[in-house]
Amino acid sequence: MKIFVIELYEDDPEKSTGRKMVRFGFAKYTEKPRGIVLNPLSEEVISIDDIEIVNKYGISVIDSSWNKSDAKFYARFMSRFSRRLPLLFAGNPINYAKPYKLSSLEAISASLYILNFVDISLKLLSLYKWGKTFYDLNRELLESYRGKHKDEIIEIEKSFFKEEPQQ
Ligand SMILES: C[S@@+](CC[C@H](N)C(=O)[O-])C[C@H]1O[C@@H](n2cnc3c(N)ncnc32)[C@H](O)[C@@H]1O
Repeated sequence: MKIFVIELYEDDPEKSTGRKMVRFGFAKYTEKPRGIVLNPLSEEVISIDDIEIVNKYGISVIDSSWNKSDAKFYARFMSRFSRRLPLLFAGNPINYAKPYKLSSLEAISASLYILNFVDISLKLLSLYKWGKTFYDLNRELLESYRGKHKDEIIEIEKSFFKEEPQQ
């Protein structure tokens, strides 16, 4: 599994989950984006349809600070290989329970889960105590997205937001 971290050196090095993935041998640094690039502003959602690209070229995360990552910043990384994650909630203490605002490690772990690489996804989460919190918060969603095509994932996401009918 080729996991790449585009490291922007913007956050406290002790707290960067991207750097930790590299330190523990799960990922390598890269200067240029490789394979599928996780970009929260992409219009396209990651799905099993991306498996061939990930197997061949890998997956990259942009390890920047959320405070400095605005639309202009993410536009620099936009390409036909950019993908967003479907609805998931952060389990890390900094953005706990916020939708879509995941740490680098959560973003990679969730992507691998969706692509059916469950073992490595869970191994990554085990690097942090809050990894279990992320999994517990998102277990059902992750399981529902796992191995699904893009249009199916969009439907699952939409159904989450549909209002319950009035009694
Ligand atoms: C903004 S950085 C913050 C990293 C944080 N400082 C850390 O140590 O983990 C998080 C990165 O994870 C990926 N990511 C997070 N949430 C995402 C989402 N909803 N869709 C796509 N990528 C996402 C993006 O590459 C994003 O730049």
